[in-house]
Parts: sequence; C-alpha cells; structure tokens
Amino acid sequence: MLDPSSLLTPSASDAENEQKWTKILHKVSKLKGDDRTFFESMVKSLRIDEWLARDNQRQLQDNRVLTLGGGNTGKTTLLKQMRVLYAGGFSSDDRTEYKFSIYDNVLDAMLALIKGLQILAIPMESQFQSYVEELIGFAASNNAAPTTQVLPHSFAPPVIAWTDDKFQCHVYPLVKTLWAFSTSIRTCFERRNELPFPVPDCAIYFFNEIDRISEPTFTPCEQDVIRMRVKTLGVVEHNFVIKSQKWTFIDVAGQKSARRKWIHLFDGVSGVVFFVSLSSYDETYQDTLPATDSFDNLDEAADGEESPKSLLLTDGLELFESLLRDPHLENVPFTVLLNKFDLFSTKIPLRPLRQFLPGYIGDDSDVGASATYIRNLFLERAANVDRKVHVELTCATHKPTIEQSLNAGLAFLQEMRQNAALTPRASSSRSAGTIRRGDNAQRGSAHQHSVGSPPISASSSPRPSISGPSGTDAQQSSSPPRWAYESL
Ligand SMILES: Nc1nc2c(ncn2[C@@H]2O[C@H](COP(=O)(O)OP(=O)(O)OP(=O)(O)O)[C@@H](O)[C@H]2O)c(=O)[nH]1
Ligand SMILES: [Mg+2]
Repeated sequence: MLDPSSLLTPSASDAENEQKWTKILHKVSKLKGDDRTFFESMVKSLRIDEWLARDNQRQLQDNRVLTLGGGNTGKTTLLKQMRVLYAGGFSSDDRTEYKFSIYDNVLDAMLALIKGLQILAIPMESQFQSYVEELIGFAASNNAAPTTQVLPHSFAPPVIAWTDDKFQCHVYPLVKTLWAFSTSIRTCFERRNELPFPVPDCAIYFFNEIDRISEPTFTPCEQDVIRMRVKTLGVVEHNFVIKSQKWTFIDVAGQKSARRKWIHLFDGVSGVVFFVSLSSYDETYQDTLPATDSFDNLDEAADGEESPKSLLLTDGLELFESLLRDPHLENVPFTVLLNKFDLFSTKIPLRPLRQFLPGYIGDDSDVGASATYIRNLFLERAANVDRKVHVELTCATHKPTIEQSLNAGLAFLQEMRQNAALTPRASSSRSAGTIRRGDNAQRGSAHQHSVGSPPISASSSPRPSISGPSGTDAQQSSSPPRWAYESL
C-alpha cells in the first residue's frame, strides 16, 4: 500500500519534483478500484497545493516595490537614502556630478521667488532692483533651452550650461545678498504656498549653505545630495540587499501627466510605498514636467496645468484611493509614508490646518493632532475600499527617521504577503490579478475544493493599522513624535 506521507516529501528543484510526482503517479496507476480513485484525487490535490506553495515562495523572494505618489513628495529622496543605507552611499565622484544640479536648484529657487514678487504684488526694494535684473539677465543669456523663456507667465526654470565660474561670479553674490538682506524676498518665501508654481523645498537649505557651495573646492556632501531636487523622468529601477533579502525598488515621475504610464508597472509588483507630502496641505500648484521631459507626448504635460486647482494633499488622497481601487493592485499591500513632517511642523503654527481642511477641529497649533487628522483621512480612504494599510509619519531627509519608517513599512508589506501566501484563496487571486490571469478560475476552484479551508484575503480586515514612526500608536496621542523637533 502507498504511504500518503511519502507524497509530501519536499524536493529541491522543479526537475526533482517532477520526477517525484512521476514515480508516485506510476505507483498509483498500479492500484485498483477505490484505492486507485482515492490516491488519484489525493495526488491531484497535493500537486495543486504544492504548486501554489512553490509559486508563493517564488513571489515572496521577489520583492518588487513601486514607489508611487505625487510629484515632489520624496520618492527619489527615499531611494537616495536607501543607497546611503544599503549600497555604500555616494562616492566623491558621484557627488561631484550633482554639483551643477545644486547650482540649478539655487538659481531656480531665487528666480521663482523673484517671479513670485510680481504675482503676489510685493514691491522689490529699490536698492535690490539691479540685483534682480542682473540675475534675470544672467539666466536669459545663459539659457540653453530654446523653448523655455526665463520668467514667462508662469515660471519655467532656465537650462544653464554651468561652469563653476558662472555660479561663483554671477549667481553667488546676487543670491547671497537677496536672501540675506531683501525683506521682499523673505516675505515672498513665507507666502510661497500662494504661488501657482513650486519654490523648491531645498531652497532654504541651499541658500543657507551658499558660502560653502560657492567655494572653488566645493564637493557636495551626502546631505546636499539628499536635499537636491531633480524631477524624475521615466522609470528608474534600484536594487538593494536588505538583511540578506533582495529588493527592487521602482521610482517613477509623480506629476499628473506621468501617472497614466504607471499602469505598465503594476504587473508582478509585491508592494507599494505610497508617498504624500504632509506639508502640501496648503499648496495648490500643479507640478508639471519640464518641456524637456523624456515622454513622447508633451501635450500630456499640459494636462496638469489645465486641471482645476485643488489642494495637493487632496490630490494625494484621491490618487491613493484610485490606486487602492485599481484591479491590478487588488492584492498588493500598501505602506503610506506621510513625508516632510519637518516642514509640516514649522508650517502648522503659521498656517493652521483648519484654514485648508475645515473638517479639522483640533487645536490650531497642535502639530501632532494635525498630522493625526491627515493620517486618519488616508486610513478612512483605505477603509472605504476595505483595505488594510500601514501609515508612517516621516521625514525623508533625516536618515534615522526614514530608516525607521522604511523598516516598519517594509515589515508590513512582507507580513501582508506572507499572510496572503499562507492563505490559499488569497494567493490564487493574487496570481490572477498579476501573473497568470488565465489560470486563476480553474486553479482557485480546484484548490478550494481539495483543501476545503475558508477563504481569507489580504483585505479581510476592514480595520486599518495605525502605528507611529517609533512603533507607538500615534493616533492616541496629540503630541508630535519625539523626532519632530530634532534639528533636521
Ligand atoms: N525638508 C524636507 N524636504 C524633503 C523631504 N523629503 C523630500 N524632500 C525634498 O523634496 C524635494 C523633492 O523630493 P523628490 O524625492 O525629488 O520628490 P519625488 O517624489 O521623487 O518627485 P518627482 O520625481 O517629481 O515625482 C527634494 O528637494 C528633497 O530633498 C522631507 O522630509 N523634508
Ligand atoms: Mg523623483
């Protein structure tokens, strides 16, 4: 008589496994009557179980994470931090390559503020008028992009063919003086949320570092590289080994016009890290791709500009829910990183959340309660679609904080996948949504029949998970996390 336990012996490879089943089927074929019927159906059922288990195992080893979210929310900053944490960081040569992007950031930020003066009708002090004209003149005469004017109706940053000399002689003295002494420029900076285009978040960091940046020996440091803003164009894959596991992270452009291309990346994804800029609660501009972007249809870039103005945070909420509802991501776990907590905590006392989100009824100056309110908006969206998600408050420019948030976020993604893998129904429906769509109905039903276990899916818990960046339940507390006031 055949021993049923021998059917469960695990095999090392697919080929060995096939051999095992061939031998077993050969033995079964020699049985007679009820015995043969019994063992044939058992073998069939066990082969399906084993196939699914091996498929799940393969999927678990393949950690493919998409970083999604609006433009300027911090997706690429996370990947830069991961490079520092898990891939040896940036060599001196790598950092030197970024020098001209930092020059770009400094010039773009000051030109955006100068344009902002016009839009907000803030008069420029007469003693600085010549500085402004000189800076605009420099940008116009060095603009290498034939289609971009400097300071047209909106703000299109110029494309400069940099040399160190150009920055040190023509930009540094002007920007340094304007930032240090012009009250109008400072007022415009304070009111930058009212502008129809972004003033880069890194502006204040680089303005404050301008003496160092303009030194002849300047080589960007790690924090300069983290702070530097370069819009992502297209799709960039990054591979990391974290605690002996391989991870592939896929970085995309977050602007509205680029989002329709995301769908091509959904197949085979094992998790999504969704980014939101907390500090965008008072911003409405549309961050569009530059005219030099690599996408084929530039008309798409205009779409973003034409769409009606809404708070960027609301845009993030809508985007989040629409991704959760996307059938291709039906069984893909999500971690949400509510980023830029440092900027948020300095903004809230000046511009309380209630002015922009009237549903907030907490204390105007309570940064923790304000952040918790936004966190709950995301959790409600997840609950609307019966999805369990993990939400972290974070600050991507601060290495220890983002490392902690990332660890918690990835642990959640893995836990959700493992739960799904242990659950027959969930695993077969995951495959249906991604890799082997056509096989699903047959395999799913055969498996349920043979195993008879109750179906549980990754979305079975309607209650979202809530945990703070330090693993505490931040929803219960209105005090900001302890790292919120660290010098970032
Ligand atoms: N102060 C502060 N700045 C941040 C934080 N996270 C990101 N930034 C800055 O925000 C800017 C934009 O960040 P990116 O990572 O390029 O944004 P992105 O989501 O990749 O944007 P796209 O590529 O356009 O989709 C950079 O200058 C970052 O240094 C944060 O937590 N705090
Ligand atoms: Mg990016």
